[in-house]
Amino acid sequence: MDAMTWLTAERGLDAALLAEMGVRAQEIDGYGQGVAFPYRRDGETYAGKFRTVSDKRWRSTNGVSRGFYNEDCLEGAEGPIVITEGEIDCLSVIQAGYERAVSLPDGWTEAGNKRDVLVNAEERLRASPYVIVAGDNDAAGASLPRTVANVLLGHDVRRAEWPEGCKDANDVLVRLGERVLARCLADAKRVDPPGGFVTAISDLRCMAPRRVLRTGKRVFDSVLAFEVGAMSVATGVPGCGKSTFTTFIADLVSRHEDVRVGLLSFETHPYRTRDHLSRLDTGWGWDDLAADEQRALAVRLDDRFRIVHRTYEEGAHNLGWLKSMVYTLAVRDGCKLIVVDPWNELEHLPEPGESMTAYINFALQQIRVWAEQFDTHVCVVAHPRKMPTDGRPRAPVGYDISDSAAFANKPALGVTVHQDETDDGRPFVRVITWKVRDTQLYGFEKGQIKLEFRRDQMSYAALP
Ligand SMILES: Nc1ncnc2c1ncn2[C@@H]1O[C@H](COP(=O)(O)OP(=O)(O)OP(=O)(O)O)[C@@H](O)[C@H]1O
Repeated sequence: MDAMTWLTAERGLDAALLAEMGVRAQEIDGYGQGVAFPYRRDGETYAGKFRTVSDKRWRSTNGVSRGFYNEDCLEGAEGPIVITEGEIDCLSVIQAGYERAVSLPDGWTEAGNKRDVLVNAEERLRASPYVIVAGDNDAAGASLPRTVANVLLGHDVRRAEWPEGCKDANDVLVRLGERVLARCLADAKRVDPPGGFVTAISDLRCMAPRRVLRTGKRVFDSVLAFEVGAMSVATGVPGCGKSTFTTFIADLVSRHEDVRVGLLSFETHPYRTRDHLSRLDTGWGWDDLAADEQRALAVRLDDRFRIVHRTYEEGAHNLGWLKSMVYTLAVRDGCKLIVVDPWNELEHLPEPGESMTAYINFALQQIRVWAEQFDTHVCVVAHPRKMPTDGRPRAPVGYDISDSAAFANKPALGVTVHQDETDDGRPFVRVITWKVRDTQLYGFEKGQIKLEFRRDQMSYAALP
């Protein structure tokens, strides 16, 4: 079928609109007949996307990083902005009367790592009265409204819902027509209505499915699982290897789940963290690598890690600061796992008259809310009170963490790292999971594993 006929007859798009947007038929090298969607900036075409008619294959101009499709509509106009996941949906929305419609240049994925375009356009998006997210009716699309609302924190962000059986804006246009599509956009509901809202079950909002991050290694996955939107607590006596173990696990999770990790490691020199990640990646310490190997490794690690550096102002590293760091890591840099190590290094400032226990209850509850709101997991490493040693030091659990039982009550997952030895004096590491909030979802109960610490690589292997 002729490409333009396909767009008008099968996709229901108006020929005059297509002409105005410069959409045209084009022979695509080696792919046959297709359509070209020009990407314009200040009226000039600077890139293009091409789609074949027969087999739905997309190609794009090489070597140009594209902003939103139709980004010029963000300038100098009024009215709500609609964000879609594709050019054809964007054109459908324009046809339904919402002229300020844009499309993400490369769609959206569940991993949510294509947020740069949103971040770059933040100011222009905020200049609108409200933003409507008109994504796809699938698992990936379900996470887009939350991401947009987070990037535009405090702004009115709404989510369009499609009628039963329709998968995206163009589907609504084709099956039900412009008026129904316009109604869906007009009926879009606010993602974060002030104060909250009530639903029953059948009108539950479409949300991203609950995601649990795992290491991909059976032994660790039998006691560890990091739920996005939740908080975990790790503890252990001083020097037991809490930081070493959490960094090792964060590295595994990052690889297995293809997610980025944010580290607020206050007691660990960033070079030590880099050296540890080097050992885990290459088997060699950072200083053992040649300069070109170091550069290549750094590029690989950039994809998977962010490190927070504290500056030296007094009184600045309190809970409000932690929130801004969690926000930046999660929303700007897309970190799905954030490790705060250790809790005690933050500046904890209870209100006058507030006990430390009450303050910690409040603080942990806040961290849980941020994890949910910013769509990430926060792992808090906390020191226990001084442990009694009856012979060998006992492994602390949640209730042994200083100052509050909230460390035991509030996390979705609670673990202890403990150095122990066998009866004949051989050292091993015991990892004890003392809190599992959702045994069905995580797939295990409270329990423990025994590990061998491999000093050269700073890694761990299972022991029987
Ligand atoms: N199981 C182990 N056996 C021997 N050495 C270990 C083990 N685990 C970690 N180490 C080493 O012990 C040192 C302290 O480890 P790490 O900083 O991870 O402990 P920590 O519990 O986080 O310490 P702190 O309580 O001071 O925060 C590091 O040099 C690390 O390489």
